[in-house]
Amino acid sequence: MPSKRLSVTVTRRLPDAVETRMRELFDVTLRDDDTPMTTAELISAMQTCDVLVPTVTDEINAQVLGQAGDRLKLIANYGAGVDHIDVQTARQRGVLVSNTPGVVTEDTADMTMALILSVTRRIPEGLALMQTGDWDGWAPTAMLGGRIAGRRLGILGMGRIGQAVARRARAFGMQIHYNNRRRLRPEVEGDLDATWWDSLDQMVARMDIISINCPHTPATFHLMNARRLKLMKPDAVIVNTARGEVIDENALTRMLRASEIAGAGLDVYENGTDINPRLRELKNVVLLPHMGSATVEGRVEMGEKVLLNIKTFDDGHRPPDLVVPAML
Ligand SMILES: NC(=O)c1ccc[n+]([C@@H]2O[C@H](COP(=O)([O-])OP(=O)(O)OC[C@H]3O[C@@H](n4cnc5c(N)ncnc54)[C@H](O)[C@@H]3O)[C@@H](O)[C@H]2O)c1
Ligand SMILES: O=C(O)[C@H](O)CO
Repeated sequence: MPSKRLSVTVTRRLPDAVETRMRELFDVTLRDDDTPMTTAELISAMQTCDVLVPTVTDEINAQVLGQAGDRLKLIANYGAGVDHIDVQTARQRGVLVSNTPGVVTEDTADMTMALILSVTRRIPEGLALMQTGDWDGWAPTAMLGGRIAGRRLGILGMGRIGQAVARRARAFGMQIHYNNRRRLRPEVEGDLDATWWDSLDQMVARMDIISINCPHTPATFHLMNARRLKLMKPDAVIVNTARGEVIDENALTRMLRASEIAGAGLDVYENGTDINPRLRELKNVVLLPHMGSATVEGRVEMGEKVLLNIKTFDDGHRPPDLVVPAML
C-alpha cells in the first residue's frame, strides 16, 4: 500500500523545475497567480497542510500561527531571512522552521558590491544622462565620484554574506573592518585581513562605507538609529542588502537630505514596498527592489534547499537548515 504523501502548500510561484519536483515528491498545492497570499488565505492554507513553503512576503506572526491546524509540522521558508516568521511561537507550537542559507550568499554579496560602486561612482546618474540624451561629451570635472580602493569598509554582520562581501571588497583594494555578534576565528579573520571592532559606535564613526549584512532580529531592529547614523563621517556611504528594519529609514532619509552623510544604496526597506517617498527624490541614493539574491541559478538552488529540508523531514530526520530561536 503506498504511504501517505506529505501535504505541502507553496505560497508563491517558484521556478518551473522546483514546482515540478514538488509535484513528484509531495501532495503539493501550488498557486496559479503570483501575488502574496492574504492573511486569510495564509491561515486557511496553514489549517490544511503538513508543510508550508512561505517567502518573505508572508507575515507569519503569533496570531497567524495561533490559527494554524495541528497538522502543520514544518515551515520550510524559501529564503535565508526568517524575520517574517515568529520562530519562537512556532517552536512552542511544535512547528519546525527551516530556511535556505548559503545558496544566496554569492549573489547577494555581488549586489552589495554593485550598490557600493553605483553610489560611489554615480552609475545611475550616468545612465540617466545617456538615456535622456543630455550627455555633451567628456570633461575633466564631469561625473566625478569617489575612489573605493584604499577606503575603509565596515561590515555589520560578518556571517556568510558579510564574509563574501569582504572577499570581494579586498579584491577592490578596500580595507576590511567588521562588527559581529561574535568575533571570527583568528584564521578566518586572518584570511579576510579583517579588523574586528567590539564597539559598533567606534567602527561606524571611522568607516568610509558601511555595509549592513546582519539579520533583522529584536536585537538588530534600528541598530543604525538616528544617534548611530549621526556618528558616520559626512562623506561616508551606507549600503543595506540585509533587511530594512536594521536602519531607521526616516532618520536616514533626513540625514541624506541634509547631506549629513554622502549617500546610500538600499535593496531593502523598513516597511516593504512602502518606501519613504523622499528617498526616491534623492540623487545620492540608489534604490533596488529587493533583488539581492535574484539570479536564475540562485532561485533554483533555493528551491532545491527547500525540497531537501522537506524531504529530510519526511524521511524522519532533522531538516538540515533548521532555524532555532537561539540562532536569532
Ligand atoms: N537582499 C536580499 O535579497 C537578501 C538575500 C539573502 C539574505 N538577505 C538577508 O541577509 C541576512 C544575512 O544573511 P547571511 O546568510 O549572511 O546570514 P548569517 O547568519 O550567515 O550571518 C549573519 C551574521 O550577522 C551576525 N549578527 C546577528 N546579530 C547581530 C548583531 N546584533 N550585531 C552584529 N552582528 C550580528 C551574526 O553573528 C552572523 O555572523 C539574512 O538574514 C537576510 O535577512 C537578504
Ligand atoms: O532572505 C532572503 O533570502 C531574501 O531576502 C529573500 O527572502
